[in-house]
Amino acid sequence: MIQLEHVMFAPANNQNSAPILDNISLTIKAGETCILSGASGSGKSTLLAIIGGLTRPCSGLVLINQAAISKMPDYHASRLRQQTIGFIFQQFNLFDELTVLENIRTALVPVKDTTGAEQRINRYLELVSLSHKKNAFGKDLSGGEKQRCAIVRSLVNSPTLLLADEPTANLDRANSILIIELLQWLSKQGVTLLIATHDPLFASLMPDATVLHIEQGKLR
Ligand SMILES: Nc1ncnc2c1ncn2[C@@H]1O[C@H](COP(=O)(O)OP(=O)(O)OP(=O)(O)O)[C@@H](O)[C@H]1O
Repeated sequence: MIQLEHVMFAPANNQNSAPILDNISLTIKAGETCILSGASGSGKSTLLAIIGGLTRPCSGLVLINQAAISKMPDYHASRLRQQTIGFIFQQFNLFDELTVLENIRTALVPVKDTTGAEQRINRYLELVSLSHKKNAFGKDLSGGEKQRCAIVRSLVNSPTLLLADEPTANLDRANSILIIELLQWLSKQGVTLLIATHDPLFASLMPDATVLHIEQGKLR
């Protein structure tokens, strides 16, 4: 499902500093769950952005289902993303002036066939205990509520690959467990999961996950 070959990334304005991602090669099989661990600043978010085609590597290749997302024109990369990939961003990327439902529905805007989307939204809102906040504005949500809203938005298009950046960073233990259980359920449905996290709960509750460790831009 995911294949990286010799991926390098350094910021465009400072090619002489140490690379942010240094010669990363990896394979993640369809249906596999991977936990990406590493200290703050080690390159986890950058790696997720490169796998999702949001950032282009300086060199190397990224394949999603054998399609070279790292080499595609933006239009094709965003089509592949819509059809295949769900993102949970560390900063949520919600709109303050939209309600929870409206924020979630933004993921449907570029999609032609939205059959079943409303049922999925309601189901996921219930699973993350957020149904009661459907009509609350983004700006009025707590950090944890924003996180859960962003998680539902990432799932409405039924992605087969979910890239999650610190999905429990703003949650208390009970809500973290709820999210991990949701991810476990997605995994059982065959969704491939790549989860960047510092949260030790993942390793203890997902003992079958593959753990990848990144240190200063290198996989160890
Ligand atoms: N476009 C960029 N230009 C310059 N530096 C960047 C760029 N993107 C990332 N960095 C730097 O690369 C390093 C890795 O950042 P990244 O956000 O990938 O780390 P992380 O492991 O996700 O950290 P955290 O756990 O704190 O979110 C950091 O030092 C960051 O400042």
